[in-house]
Amino acid sequence: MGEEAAAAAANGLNGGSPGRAVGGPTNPMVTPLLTDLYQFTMAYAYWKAGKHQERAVFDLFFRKNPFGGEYTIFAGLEECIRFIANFKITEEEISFLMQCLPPSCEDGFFDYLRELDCSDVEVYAIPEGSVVFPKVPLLRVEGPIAVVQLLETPFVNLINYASLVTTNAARHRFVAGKSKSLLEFGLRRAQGPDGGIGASKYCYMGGFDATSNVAAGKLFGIPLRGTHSHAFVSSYMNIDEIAEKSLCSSNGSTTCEDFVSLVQSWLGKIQRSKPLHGIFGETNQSELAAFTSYALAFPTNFLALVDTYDVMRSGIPNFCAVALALHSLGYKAVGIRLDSGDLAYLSCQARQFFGSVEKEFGVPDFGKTTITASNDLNEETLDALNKQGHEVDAYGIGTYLVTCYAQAALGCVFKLVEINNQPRIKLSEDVSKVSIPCKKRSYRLYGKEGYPLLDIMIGENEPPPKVGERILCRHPFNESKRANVVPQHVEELLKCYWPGLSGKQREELPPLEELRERCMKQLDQMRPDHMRRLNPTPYKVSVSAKLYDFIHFLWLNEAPVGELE
Ligand SMILES: Nc1ncnc2c1ncn2[C@@H]1O[C@H](COP(=O)(O)OP(=O)(O)OP(=O)(O)O)[C@@H](O)[C@H]1O
Ligand SMILES: O=P(O)(O)OC[C@H]1O[C@H](OP(=O)(O)OP(=O)(O)O)[C@H](O)[C@@H]1O
Ligand SMILES: O=C(O)c1cccnc1
Ligand SMILES: [Mg+2]
Repeated sequence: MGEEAAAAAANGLNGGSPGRAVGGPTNPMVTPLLTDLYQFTMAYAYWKAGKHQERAVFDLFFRKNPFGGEYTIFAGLEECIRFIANFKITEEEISFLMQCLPPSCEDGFFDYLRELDCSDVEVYAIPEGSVVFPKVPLLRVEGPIAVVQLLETPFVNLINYASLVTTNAARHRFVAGKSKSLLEFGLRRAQGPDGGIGASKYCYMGGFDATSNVAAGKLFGIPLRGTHSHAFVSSYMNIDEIAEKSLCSSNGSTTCEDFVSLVQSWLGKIQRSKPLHGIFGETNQSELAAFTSYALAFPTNFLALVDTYDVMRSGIPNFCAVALALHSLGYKAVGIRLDSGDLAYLSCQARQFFGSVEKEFGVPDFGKTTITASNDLNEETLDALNKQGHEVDAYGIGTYLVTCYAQAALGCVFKLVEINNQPRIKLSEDVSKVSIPCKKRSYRLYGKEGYPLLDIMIGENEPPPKVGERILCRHPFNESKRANVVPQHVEELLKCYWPGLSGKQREELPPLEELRERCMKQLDQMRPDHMRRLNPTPYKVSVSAKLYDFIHFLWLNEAPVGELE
C-alpha cells in the first residue's frame, strides 16, 4: 500500500470519499486494464485535445427485461464500488499500455494515467437487489470524461451477468414457490470460475437458499448444502466392504456393534410387510452398502441419491431400511435425491412409500422425509411439475440457472447524457435505442394499494414529485401514452454510493443477506400481473412533461432533415 492509500485507509477513506473503507473487487482480475482498448485510445484522444477533464455524465441502463418477463433485479453495484474505490493503474500496467498504444502517444498521457484515480468521480445508483425496469438509469456516473470512459466496460461487465443471473434466480424462486428449498448446484457448468462464484453469490441474492460452491460459502457466507453423487453409490461392490460397522446411538447411551446387520434386518421387515409387499423384491446390495456406509459417516445428515439403479425397486426401499435403522438408534434421516426419470411421478411414489412406512412402523413424520429433485431443471420444468402435482421439497438446479440458458445477456449499456452541463442524445432508427438525455433524477411512484405504479425520470433541477400531488407522466417516445398520477408514496431511486468531491454522504454497502432480503421484499411488493410468467403486464416507465419536451426538442435539433428527390 502506498503512503497516501495507507493514510486514507487509516482515516477510513478511499479515494477521498467519507465512510467506511471499501475493499477491493472479489475477483483480482478486475483491474483498470479490464476494459476495452478503445476506452484507452479515447482517453488518449481526450487528453491530447485537452478535453479529458471535461465533466461528463453517463447513464448505465438496459433496454429490455430478460427471459420474456417484465422485471429485472439490479445486482453488481457493490463490485463496481469496490472497483472504483481501489482504482489505480500500476507501473507495470502503465508499461503494458505504453506497448499497446501507438508509439506516437506522448509520455505526458502516461504521467496522467499514473496519477489517475476515481476520487473525482460521483456514482449514484439504485440500491442493489432492487426491482428495476428498462431505460431507468441503474447508475449515473459523473466525472472527468476520460476516467469515466475507462469505467464503461468494467461497470457494464460487473452489472450485466450479475443482474441477469439474479433475475433468473428470482424467476426460479417465483415458479418454485416460497415453501421449497432452492439449491444452486451450477459450479461445474458455469462459465469459468468467475461465472461460478458470481452465480452462487447472485442466485442467493435472487432467492436461492444455499449453494454447493464451497468457495462462495467462504467468500460470502452463503449457506452450503449438498448430497452425494452416483459415483459414491457405484463405487461400492457389496455390503462386505464395510469394515467398521459400529454406530453409537444419537444420545450416546448405547452402541450398535453391527449397524450393517441392523440395516439388513430392517430391509427384511420392509420386504415382509404386507402394505409394502409387492412393490419391490431384491434390492441392489451394492447400493445398500453405499447408503449404509454414508449413514455411518453422517448419521445426523443421512441423505441418499436413490436413482442409480432403480428408484422404486431399489433406491427407496434401501433408503428406508437405512433410515429406519438410524431411527432405531434415535437419529432422523434427512431424505432422498431424485436425479432422473419423471420427477413428478417418482416424487409422488416416494411420498406414498414414506407414508406407508410411517404407518407400518409407527415412525412419526417419516412421511415428511425430504425429497430433493435435480436433473436439468429450469423454469419450465418447475412449472410443469407444479401443473402435474408433485411431492418435491427441494430443487438442486445447475446448468440452466447459472448459464442463463434462456437468455445470453442482459444488454446493459453506458451512454453519455451530458457534457459540460450540455445534454446529449444518441439517436437511432430504432426508437427504443434512442437515449434519454440530461442529468436526471428518477422516482418510483406508489399507488393507493401500495403497489409501485410507475417510474418517472425528471430533469435534475425539476421539482420532485410529491405525495398527493398530481403529476403528468409521459412515455418518453410515444406522444399518446401518458397518465396523470397522484402518488401515495414517492421513492427517489438514485442514491449516492460514491460522492467524489461533492461532500455528500455515501450510502453504505449492505451485506449480501440484506440485499437478498431487499430483493425478496421488493418482489413481494410488485403488482401480481407484472410478475406472471405468461403475458405479464409491462410496468410503466415515464418522463416528466418537461423532460419529454426537451428530449423531442433535442431530437429534432440533432437529427438531420432528409432530402427527397
Ligand atoms: N414430470 C416431469 N415433467 C416435465 N419434465 C420433467 C418431469 N420429470 C423430469 N423432467 C425433466 O425431463 C428431463 C429428463 O431428462 P432425460 O430425458 O435426459 O431423462 P433422464 O431421466 O435424465 O434419463 P437418464 O436416466 O438417461 O439420465 C429433465 O430435463 C427433467 O428435468
Ligand atoms: O442438472 P443440472 O441442473 O445441471 O444440476 C446439477 C447436476 O449436476 C450433477 O450431475 P451431472 O449433471 O454432473 O451428472 P449426471 O447428469 O450424469 O447426473 C447433479 O446430479 C445434477 O444433475
Ligand atoms: O450436492 C449435490 O447433490 C450436487 C452438487 C453439485 C452438483 N450436483 C449435485
Ligand atoms: Mg446432468
